[in-house]
Amino acid sequence: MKNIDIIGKTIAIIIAISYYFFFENIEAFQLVIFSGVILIIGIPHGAIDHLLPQDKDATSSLMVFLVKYFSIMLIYLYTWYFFPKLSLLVFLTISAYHFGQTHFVNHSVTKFRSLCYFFLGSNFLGIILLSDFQATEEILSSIAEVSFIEPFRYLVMLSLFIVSFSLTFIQKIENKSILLTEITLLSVFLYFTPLLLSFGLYFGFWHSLPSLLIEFEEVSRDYSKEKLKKFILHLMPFSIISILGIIFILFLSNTYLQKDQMILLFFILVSLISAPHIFVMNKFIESRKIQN
Ligand SMILES: CC1=C(/C=C/C(C)=C/C=C/C(C)=C/C=O)C(C)(C)CCC1
Repeated sequence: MKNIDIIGKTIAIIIAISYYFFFENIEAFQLVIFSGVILIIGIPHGAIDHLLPQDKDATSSLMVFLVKYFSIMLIYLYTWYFFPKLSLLVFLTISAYHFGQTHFVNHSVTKFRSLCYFFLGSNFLGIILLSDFQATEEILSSIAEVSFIEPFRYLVMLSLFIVSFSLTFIQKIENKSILLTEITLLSVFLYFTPLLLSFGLYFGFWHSLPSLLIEFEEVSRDYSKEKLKKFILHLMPFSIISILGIIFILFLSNTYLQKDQMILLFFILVSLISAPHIFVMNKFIESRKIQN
């Protein structure tokens, strides 16, 4: 399983290098990789939440699970409509926590756990969004004016890096130096990669693929071809529903919205499915650590 993780990260690095050598300034390349990774790995990693164990008193009924899941999505949709800036802030905050948590799925963080997850995720998300600031600004322009951040962006990136590095450094975890090296190299890698490509590669290969691997371990226990096939079949229904739903909404909006607004709408749709997923994964990842 560890091999798949390493193969995924190697593929991400090869894609980024080939971007610099062959496809720089070809926007279609970024868009193809971004959409491909999100459709093939990103969406499916959240499509098996209903099979992951929840806290002790959670009921096992799929119906109750779906009602809770959809209620969170509806409430969040409502807040996006009436309070877009607040919703964006909430999305960035919970995403940062969720992204950071994935880096510690196999480590027990004992000191300032939530802060450690939040700052590590903020470090990566911050670099992705702030290093290609113009692209971020254009996508966000219909809901928020963010140009005031521009003069501070290097200070913000550097501070987030120092805080997240220090919070990881003070933990008593195995292979800490490997993790710290990965944090440093990944930060540099994301800094030099343009927005959609860096988000797609980070989200696909440092977040979704590692999450899929622990989900597979949970659902299937050990590896066999049959189990992998069954796992992929389990991922299919909610992946297909989400992908078709997103494509349908984007298709309908295509005539009214410009490219950057379409990308923003895409992220808003992703945020709707991510909000309940982040809660489910938080319970799953933390309960998994207690058991191990
Ligand atoms: C990249 C990007 C954004 C942030 C996206 C985020 C934060 C995605 C999080 C996804 C999650 C948490 C998925 C679940 O697993 C903005 C600011 C919306 C617009 C500019 C480009």
